[in-house]
Order: sequence, then C-alpha cells, then structure tokens
Amino acid sequence: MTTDAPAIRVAAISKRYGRTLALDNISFDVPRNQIFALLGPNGAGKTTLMHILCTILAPDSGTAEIAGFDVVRQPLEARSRLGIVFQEPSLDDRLTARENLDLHGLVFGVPQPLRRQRIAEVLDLVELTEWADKPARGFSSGMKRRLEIARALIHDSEVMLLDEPTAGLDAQSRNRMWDYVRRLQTERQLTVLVTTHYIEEVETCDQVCIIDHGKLLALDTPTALKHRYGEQVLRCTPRTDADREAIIARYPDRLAHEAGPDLVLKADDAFVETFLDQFGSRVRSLSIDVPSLETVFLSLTGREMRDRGADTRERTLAFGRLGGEHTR
Ligand SMILES: Nc1ncnc2c1ncn2[C@@H]1O[C@H](COP(=O)(O)OP(=O)(O)OP(=O)(O)O)[C@@H](O)[C@H]1O
Repeated sequence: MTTDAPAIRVAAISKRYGRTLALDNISFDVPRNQIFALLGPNGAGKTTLMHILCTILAPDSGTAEIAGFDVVRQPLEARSRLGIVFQEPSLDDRLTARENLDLHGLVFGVPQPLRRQRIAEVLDLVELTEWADKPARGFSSGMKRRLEIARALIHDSEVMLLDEPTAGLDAQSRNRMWDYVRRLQTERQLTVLVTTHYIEEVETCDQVCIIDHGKLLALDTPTALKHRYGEQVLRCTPRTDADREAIIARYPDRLAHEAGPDLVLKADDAFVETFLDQFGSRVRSLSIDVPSLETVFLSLTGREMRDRGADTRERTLAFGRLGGEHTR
C-alpha cells in the first residue's frame, strides 16, 4: 500500500447482469477522510458498486482499490481496511449487542484485550452502552443499524461503506444516523462512502456522485453541483386539461418535466412574473423550487428522484397566503 493512495479508487468499472448494464465505465477517487455520497434512484447501480468495493462481486472490467489494495487481486488486504454496513441487517438476533461485536472482532483476529476496549468505545460512540447485554432481537431498526455501524469499527477499518444506512428509518433516527456518520469522520478520521436515495441527506457530504442507469452523471461538492446544474423551477398544477395544454404549447422549451398533474418549468424570476400574468388564473397551485440537488438531478436526467418534499408544500402554502390557491 502507498500511504498517499486515495481511500477508494474506482477506475473504469463496468458490470453487467445478463442484458442489464448495472455499471457503465464508472471512475472516481475518494480522498481520505471524506464523506462521499453515492446518490441515485432505485436500480441506479449503487449496491452493485458497493458489492464490488467490498470484494463480494467481481467487475466485468476495470479495477477498484481500497487504501491502495486491489479488491480483486488483494481482497483480504482490502477487506481488513473496510467496515461494511449492508442494506440487509446481518446481526445475530439471538446474541447480545456485546456478543455480536465480540464475535466480529474474533473473526477479524482482534486480540481479546483490544477487543474489550474497542467494544466499550464503539458502544459509547453509537450510544448503546446501556443496551450492551440485551439480545439484539429486542432492538428497534435504528438501534440495529447503529449496532452494525459499531460492529464495522471493531477491526482496523479505515474506510466505511454504508449502503442506505437510513433506509426504512423514521426522520429522527435518520438524523441520528447522520450524526454518527459525521462523528466517524471527525473522531476516527474515517473515509465514509454512503449510498442513499434521500437527496436531502447528501447536502452536508464533502462530495456527491450522482449515478443513474449505471452511469456517472456528475461528481462534485453539493455547492458546486448546484452552481453548475441547479436551476430554479416553477411547479404548477393547471386547472384543466385545456390549461395544461395551453401552458405546454406556450412554453415548450421551458418544460423540464411532467410529474402527474404537475408541470415543471425552468424559471428565472422574470419568467415567474410573466407566467403569473399570463396563466396565474389557470393554475390551481404554484410553487417555486430554488436550485437544489433535486433540481440538479432533474436537469441532469429530466426526471425527479422522489416525491415532493415538505419544503415545497410549505412554499405552496405561502403562495396560497399571498392570494393564490393551493392544494393539500
Ligand atoms: N443479481 C442480479 N441479477 C440481475 N440483475 C440485477 C442483479 N442485481 C442488480 N440487478 C440490476 O442491476 C441494476 C442495478 O441494481 P443495484 O441494486 O446495483 O441498484 P441500486 O442503485 O443499489 O438500487 P437499490 O437502491 O434499489 O438497491 C438494476 O437494474 C437491477 O435490477
């Protein structure tokens, strides 16, 4: 290993399952001590890439390295530097939190005194000390996920791979999970590669890599991505089909997306005023989305990643208070 090797190197990786090209010539480096987000909708190829990085799946072509170790030629060296939390829980439910951690340390050859010390440290980090001797089967989903993070820290991991660590958790547990991820970075100088399809979660990551249909679409800091690709958009719900068609016919070049009953139009401030003059009475609701990672994704793919968020509903309500109507 060279000490100046990036934490993760992905070079021209492709992977096909039958006729599905799950990864199409993906390349990027993750410098050490970063939180690096892999963002993409379901089926984008995130898990496939994770599985290649953690050595359980071989790429068809290209190479990947963890801390300078090739995942195909030096899998044991690569694995020993990795902490992994998969989407599917992999704890032994019958064992206590402490026993789960101890077993993992044993498998990775961590000597007993060091194991005991690390178990105490990681339980403290994920705030499970008082649950240490309780069987994992009684834990909530968030607690189980935290225990899995703790487990990934028992050996000498330098790089954490977290595959959708917040999937299925409630909003409060999701926030807590991200607090732990940030603590891993700051307190343990770990590099964290995390996949998610919750776009709002990646705002505070150092870098965001957007993938879709196996292709890398963009990679940069959240701020730079918004600057380069983010556009303000106007979202409206026309009152009738005739109104809808009239808007599309009037602004074919501005139409970014049709989302169910809504139309999404690229809109600078001047356009918003013009639109309101011309079509204000022909829309049921209207909201403005400022440049965000959601609008970055929209402008890169012509699609939206997920349903509308609460922030947009709030802006819609604000429009209602200003004299327009709104839907709930
Ligand atoms: N074992 C497999 N056999 C066949 N096709 C697969 C297999 N695993 C994944 N795929 C396909 O490869 C593509 C990428 O899947 P992958 O699971 O990597 O995406 P993802 O971004 O992780 O999505 P999700 O968030 O749903 O896990 C998808 O089209 C998926 O259907």
